[in-house]
Amino acid sequence: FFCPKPMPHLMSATRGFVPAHVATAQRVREVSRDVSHRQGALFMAEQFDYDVIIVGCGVGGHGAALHARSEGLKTAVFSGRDVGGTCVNRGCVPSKALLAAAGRVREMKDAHHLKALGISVEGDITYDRASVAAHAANLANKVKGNLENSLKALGVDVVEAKGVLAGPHKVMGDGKVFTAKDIILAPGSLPFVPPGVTCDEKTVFTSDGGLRLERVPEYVAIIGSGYIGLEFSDVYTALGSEVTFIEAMDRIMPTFDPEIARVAERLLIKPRAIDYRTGVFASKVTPGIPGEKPVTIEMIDAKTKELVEVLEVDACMVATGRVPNTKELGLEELGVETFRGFVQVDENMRVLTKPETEGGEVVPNLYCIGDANGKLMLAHAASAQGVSAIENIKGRKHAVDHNTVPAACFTHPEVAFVGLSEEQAKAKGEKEGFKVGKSIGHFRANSKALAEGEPDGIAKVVVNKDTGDLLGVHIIGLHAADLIQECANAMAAKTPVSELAMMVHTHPTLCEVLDEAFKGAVGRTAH
Ligand SMILES: Cc1cc2nc3c(=O)[nH]c(=O)nc-3n(C[C@H](O)[C@H](O)[C@H](O)COP(=O)(O)OP(=O)(O)OC[C@H]3O[C@@H](n4cnc5c(N)ncnc54)[C@H](O)[C@@H]3O)c2cc1C
Ligand SMILES: NC(=O)c1ccc[n+]([C@@H]2O[C@H](COP(=O)([O-])OP(=O)(O)OC[C@H]3O[C@@H](n4cnc5c(N)ncnc54)[C@H](O)[C@@H]3O)[C@@H](O)[C@H]2O)c1
Repeated sequence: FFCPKPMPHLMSATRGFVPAHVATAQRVREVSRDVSHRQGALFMAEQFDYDVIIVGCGVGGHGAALHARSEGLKTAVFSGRDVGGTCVNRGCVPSKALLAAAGRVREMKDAHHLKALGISVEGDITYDRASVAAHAANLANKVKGNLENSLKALGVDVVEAKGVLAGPHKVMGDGKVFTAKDIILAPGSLPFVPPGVTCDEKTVFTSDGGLRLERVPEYVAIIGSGYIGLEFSDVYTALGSEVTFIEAMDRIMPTFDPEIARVAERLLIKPRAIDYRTGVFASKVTPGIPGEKPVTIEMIDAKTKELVEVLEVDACMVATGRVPNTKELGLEELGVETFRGFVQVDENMRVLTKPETEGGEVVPNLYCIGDANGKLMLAHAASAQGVSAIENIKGRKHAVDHNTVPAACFTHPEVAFVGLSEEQAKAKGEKEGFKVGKSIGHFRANSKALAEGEPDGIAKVVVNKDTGDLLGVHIIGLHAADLIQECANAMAAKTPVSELAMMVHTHPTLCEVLDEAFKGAVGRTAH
């Protein structure tokens, strides 16, 4: 995330400190805007302590704060003493640090792969668990520090307290009431622990406990085969654990495109010390005592609810999704009802009194971004929504197109996608009367992948055959998370596949896997 160097500041009579380059850009934009609207906004802003108050300083709140300052808005953030939130402290950042270390261990232990490249490693490959854990913790602290510095450098006031809504335009914290013309809620989410599961965060833990890597259990059960479960299975098996997945749905990786999930099973599950149960709930999980008493997991059939198996393991990770952290926000003060805890918003991130389908109405000057609104629980979506909320506050109507936001799972190899799965596209095609086509590019036919000795994987492009529009792209293979960006940009820019097939891709790169898929989608063959 962006961490600017301290910059010279300009003083603005009504809005506090504004960085020089930002002030210039702002003047240009303001001249082109409706003057009467601007004068109205200035008049309003002067009545409040701030133009905007943001409650929660995860990546969503931080993204909103940075954009607010670049727009010259006087901004305060309530951080609850947790700058960086889930992503930086308990999510994306430490998990990717563990994945990076574990990935190296896996690679260096793979004598067969190394030999193919002409490399041999003498002796055992070892790692120091505490040092791997420290790498993750140190990285999280460093990124958190970067975020804190960026807020300071841009002149955002950080209130360390938790913020609670105290009425329209009012947030209470530290026993004081702060006022702002607009308020953005960004309180994020917490791990979901299903009923019957007891977490001691030592032998039975969520990702919060797992990321501390206090031990590497010999045998670990992971409940849920979504993003968190998969990424942790990658870490644990690389570090020597055996894993059993317990998945409620009737197939492993149910949230991924089925064809990609099948390839993933071949690449990420079968060759590793992993087995799984599907169609079962973990109905009762009882913590153990390391080295003395195992963790017990009772599983019931997802349909009949009959007990089917009791598993004894050294540790159990609960990776069954996340719930919004919205209980103590004071939403009732503004007459806001949540849906399963999620704050309902319209496409402009404006808070609704209840779901739109039940006649929810916009609450003036109140926005909610990130995991707490449940639109898309990803870090970059949270921060994009923060930017979007500020655009709307500035009077420039904006909506994030969530259909073109990419997602990635950082296993080895990675899985990434954007847009609709093939199944979803077909269902849409049937409903709306268009034909769906697909085309696949292969890593095994790619020079760069072969040079790396990593020829496994595919990129699948799903298109509307009638219009040539890209409906979705799904990739499993080396650096899939980077490769997906080209496709997300193409979808956002509405570039038809006929044009993508004519674009020139660097040789030799992994991008040529996409080139092959784009060309295939219009009936051509790649070189
Ligand atoms: C293990 C794991 C790995 C992940 N990996 C990825 C990944 O690789 N890529 C990706 O895109 N996403 C990933 N995610 C998801 C990502 O972390 C979230 O989507 C993202 O953090 C959401 O950002 P947010 O700002 O909405 O909420 P959060 O990051 O949860 O931040 C909300 C903040 O608000 C604070 N807060 C709550 N209430 C108040 C209050 N009343 N006053 C003040 N502060 C308050 C919270 O303490 C927190 O600091 C991962 C999540 C987990 C758990
Ligand atoms: N790389 C990334 O972008 C990344 C990484 C980690 C987390 N995240 C975000 O964090 C969120 C949470 O991740 P997650 O993996 O916990 O959730 P998820 O929704 O991705 O997967 C949860 C899985 O658990 C299963 N499940 C739920 N209850 C169950 C039960 N009682 N017994 C057995 N199985 C059960 C579900 O069927 C599902 O497959 C995700 O929404 C994701 O957006 C993203």
